[in-house]
Amino acid sequence: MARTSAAFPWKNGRPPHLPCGPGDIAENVLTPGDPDRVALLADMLEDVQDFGRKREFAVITGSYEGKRLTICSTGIGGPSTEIALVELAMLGARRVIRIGGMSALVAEYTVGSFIAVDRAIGDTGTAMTYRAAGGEAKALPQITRGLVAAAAELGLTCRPGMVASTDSYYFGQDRRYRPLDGGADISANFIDRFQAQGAVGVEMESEITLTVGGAIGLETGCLLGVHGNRATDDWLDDYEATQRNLLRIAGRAFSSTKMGT
Ligand SMILES: O=P(O)(O)O[C@H]1O[C@H](CO)[C@@H](O)[C@H]1O
Ligand SMILES: O=c1cc[nH]c(=O)[nH]1
Repeated sequence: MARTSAAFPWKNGRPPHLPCGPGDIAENVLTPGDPDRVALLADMLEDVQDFGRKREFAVITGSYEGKRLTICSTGIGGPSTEIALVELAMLGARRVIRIGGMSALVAEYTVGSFIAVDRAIGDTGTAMTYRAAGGEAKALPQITRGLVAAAAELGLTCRPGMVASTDSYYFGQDRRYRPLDGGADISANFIDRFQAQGAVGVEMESEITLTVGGAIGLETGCLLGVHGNRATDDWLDDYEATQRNLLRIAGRAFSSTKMGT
């Protein structure tokens, strides 16, 4: 039996993490964080092939407005997002748009609206690792413009903007740790600092998607739905409609001739 290489543990063209093989992945890919959103969005595609799920990675390929499209979840944060992007690229992905949720840092960016990320900050560990390979946390401008234009065509509010990505949902986003015994409240004013740097939102995968994607030659962008607003403390309890609109906007942008083949 052929020996598996530790340096490259793929077998018969199949990667160690994504539940897919040669020919399964479209050139255009959407990457939500949550694997359940892959199932949620499946009924919006035609001719769907469901490749199942391994760990946090659920993958389907189908077509949307006549174009072949893969949806692959990344899980939360940097390390699993890097694995998804590298394995997707090696299976044939060329263009990846992260679709997901964020909390806005500006009162006017109300829950249910959308941001097309043009740049991300945050110094997440995975992004810092990939800076050594030349990655930069910038979206391809045609993708950001395509997303804004597609949203306008659909009558939805989508603004371009810079977001901050964090490696931590609680401390790193100034969410209070509330110990049962009423002990110390820890906070480091990360949100104030992100606002001062000009970020309009906070989430956990955009900096990684743009930096890793750039370093390995993918065309990348990120489209985020405003699930919460830290300036007004609003929170969207039911974000199914927002998630479906993320696919409508990004799918329409992929169909646009201005955004590549
Ligand atoms: O809506 P998704 O894509 O899951 O993304 C956001 O939600 C998760 C935190 O609840 C993080 O992954 C964050 O980036
Ligand atoms: O507040 C939020 C909302 C979505 N995703 C995050 O990481 N933080």
